[in-house]
Amino acid sequence: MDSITVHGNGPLHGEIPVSGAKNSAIKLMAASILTDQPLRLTNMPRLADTKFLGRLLRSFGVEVTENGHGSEQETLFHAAEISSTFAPYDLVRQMRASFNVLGPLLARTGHAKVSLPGGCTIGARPVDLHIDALTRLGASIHLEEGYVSAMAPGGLRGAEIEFPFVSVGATEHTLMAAVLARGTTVLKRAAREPEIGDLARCLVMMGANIEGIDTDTLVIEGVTSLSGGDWSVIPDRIEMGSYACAAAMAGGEVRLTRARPDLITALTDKMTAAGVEIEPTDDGVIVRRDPSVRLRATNVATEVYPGFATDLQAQFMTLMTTADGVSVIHENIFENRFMHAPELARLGADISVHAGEAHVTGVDRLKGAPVMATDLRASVSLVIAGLVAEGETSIGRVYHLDRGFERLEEKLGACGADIRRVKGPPVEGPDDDH
Ligand SMILES: CC(=O)N[C@H]1[C@@H](OP(=O)(O)OP(=O)(O)OC[C@H]2O[C@@H](n3ccc(=O)[nH]c3=O)[C@H](O)[C@@H]2O)O[C@H](CO)[C@@H](O)[C@@H]1O
Ligand SMILES: C=C(OP(=O)(O)O)C(=O)O
Repeated sequence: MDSITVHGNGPLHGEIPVSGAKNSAIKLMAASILTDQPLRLTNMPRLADTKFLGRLLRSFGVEVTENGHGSEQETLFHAAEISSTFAPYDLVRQMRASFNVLGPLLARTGHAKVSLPGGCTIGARPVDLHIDALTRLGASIHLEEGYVSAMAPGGLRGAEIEFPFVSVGATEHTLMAAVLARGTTVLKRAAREPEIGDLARCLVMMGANIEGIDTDTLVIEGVTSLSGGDWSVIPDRIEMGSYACAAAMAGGEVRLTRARPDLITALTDKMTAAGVEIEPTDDGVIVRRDPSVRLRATNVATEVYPGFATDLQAQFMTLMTTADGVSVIHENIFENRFMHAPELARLGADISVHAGEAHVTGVDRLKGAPVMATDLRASVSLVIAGLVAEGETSIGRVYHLDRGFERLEEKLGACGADIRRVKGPPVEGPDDDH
């Protein structure tokens, strides 16, 4: 199991290219099941999550071919025939999004058996909304021994579905099933995250009929088949926001390229309020901060898009650990997403957590220590803290980090960070303690 070692060594200077979005890529990959034609995804991140989902797709008979390096990375998915519709526990437990193959398998073949999902243990994370929505589309669903068995021998049929609250996963999942359903589906209180817009636009490119993209009401007119095509994955707003926080924490000047800052104004507005300079450029932003001036404590509350993303909460909390004053951070999406707080405390941060609210009292400095990555975004928040902590910070269980950040050491190292990976025995991916 690898670990990452960081020595706090002052400001960052340089350029970081932002990769394609994990949370878009993994849903687009699942969409490749919907067609017997090849779907080529460009700007594909190479991550543990895309690797594991690729393995799952291969087990259904999908051909998966990776090509190119760096900004040229692409993957071709060809589901000419689906030879299996069974997604075993061992492949699904590794990452939550693999559950989202259920809808596409069902829409394409009329049946599927998929294990209940795993994913980061940041809350209970049930899938009742997914199951209710697929049932409304005409699927007959049974839960047995940790598996969801779904049948729709005569095909799915359109329905009007109003989600009781906003769910990114349930919106994407139902959308993928509805594009091949008979008739019209209306999804109300749909999530509007940019990765859902990316998925919907790709489906339209493949021949789907979807209106209301980027709004909270999606109207889908089912079609009998979809074609393939080429699609470029949108830039990863969470990766961009994480490096913006890294630059703001260490100080200096970092240019983030191939990015979409318009997708994370909720973060950049808060960073500006805290005293970070954010300058838009043609293809991203420059993040600038004078390290001799302390940031101002700033409050945030996580919300559905376009609010402050839960996936950036840990990184912003790290930024506040050395700010001047007390910041209050509300986590409104997940009930257990402050696991980074005790780890940051090991570096000297002063954080108290009460239910969904954390109070961060800024300290003068952090000091390096061994810490443990507890989930994907928590792990990058510890790397960010390590950039300024005196001495050595060693972060264990970085397989969490590898799920969502490609070449992190290389990208931060190119800006002057003293960061290196210490190789350990290989792990197959996020494990049972995930
Ligand atoms: C709204 C939101 O910000 N969603 C985040 C969520 O997406 P993800 O798709 O994982 O989660 P959802 O958006 O579905 O979950 C939102 C909330 O609804 C609950 N829920 C969800 C589905 C369901 O069937 N029943 C149910 O009760 C969840 O437990 C959670 O409290 O985690 C991802 C990974 O961190 C983030 O990228 C998404 O931004
Ligand atoms: C927690 C995440 O992923 P997952 O939903 O797969 O656990 C994430 O992307 O931050």
